[in-house]
Amino acid sequence: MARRAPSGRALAAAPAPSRRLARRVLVLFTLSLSCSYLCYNLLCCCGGSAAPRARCPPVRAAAAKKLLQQSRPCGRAAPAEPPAPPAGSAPGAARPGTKRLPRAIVVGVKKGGTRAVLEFIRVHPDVRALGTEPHFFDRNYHRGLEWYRSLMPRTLDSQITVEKTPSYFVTKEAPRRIFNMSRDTKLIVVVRNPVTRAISDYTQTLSKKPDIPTFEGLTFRNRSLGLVDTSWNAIRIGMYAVHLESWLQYFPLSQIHFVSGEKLITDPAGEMGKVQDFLGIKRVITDKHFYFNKTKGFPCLKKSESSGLPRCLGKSKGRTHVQIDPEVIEQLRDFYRPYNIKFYETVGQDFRWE
Ligand SMILES: Nc1ncnc2c1ncn2[C@@H]1O[C@H](COP(=O)(O)OS(=O)(=O)O)[C@@H](OP(=O)(O)O)[C@H]1O
Repeated sequence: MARRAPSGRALAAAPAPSRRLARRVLVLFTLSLSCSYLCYNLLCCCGGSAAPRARCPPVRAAAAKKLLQQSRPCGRAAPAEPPAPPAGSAPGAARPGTKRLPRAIVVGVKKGGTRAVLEFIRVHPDVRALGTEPHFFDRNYHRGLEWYRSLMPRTLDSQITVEKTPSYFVTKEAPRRIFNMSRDTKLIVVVRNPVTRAISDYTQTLSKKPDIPTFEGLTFRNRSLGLVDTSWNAIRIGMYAVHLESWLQYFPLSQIHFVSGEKLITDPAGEMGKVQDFLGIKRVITDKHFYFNKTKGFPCLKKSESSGLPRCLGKSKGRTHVQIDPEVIEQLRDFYRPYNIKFYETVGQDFRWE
């Protein structure tokens, strides 16, 4: 008797062998379709969905090899965080480690040499650093700790997460907020002669806004009286002793490490040795990691963390400063002297800025 298909149509009363043959043909057809689709995806580097995509531009052999190594779909930007698992991670685990809140933060100071410290310390295998400045404890606090944690690189149990945001040092609420996250957070402050720092800061602003008043014009409330405008950020940031007071209300001095911005340039390995001691990690970063780049005029890394290639910091680090009247510089030295002395006394270190 003829069976009824769910649709209600009567199945043809075909003999059993021809039904089997029809099924085989159907299976073979489906298989060949799948194979063709697979081959198409392999041959065109634009993998992914079956939706039509733009064809890849022709690439030369070397470039093609690199593309294959990266195995990244064409036309897409590189992911912000390289997905390659670090050595020693479980095979097949695409993203090993856990996103953790930082155990150490480079909290300042702006134009002190904070980028250099971050780029140098992240070469250490026990350190993983967030490359961008999250500004969590000043501008983004309302986003919450989970947001902050989500920005962090993944770390293994043995690794320390580090971030840097130089504006924290002069943010009134930052010490309390960091303390509330973890009272054990290690703090790193890169300090530099406040007069040079102010000029560096001004040079940076001028590069973005060429129409701002002169350095002299912004520095003084009354130049002939030598009245310095402490409300101008470029001046205020360099009053280190004042800002440090806020941090010492929450953290003992032993939990704050001060890097000399000057020595960081003349002896990067020496300064980084002290940073590694402070973080409680082996002194892995040594003289061997640096070379002096004559064109840049600064020490550079022989092998960067990201590419393993020699790397100097970018153009915004090590700019030629604007020329400032020597008399103004002298007035500023006088202005900062008492703050500097207080700062040396508090931290127990003479930075020799006079
Ligand atoms: N190795 C190396 N290469 C280049 N630059 C170096 C280096 N070490 C320290 N510096 C000094 O770092 C100064 C910039 O400081 P920051 O990185 O803290 O600046 S920022 O606040 O993040 O904008 C920058 O200041 P300027 O020279 O005024 O541009 C440098 O003097």
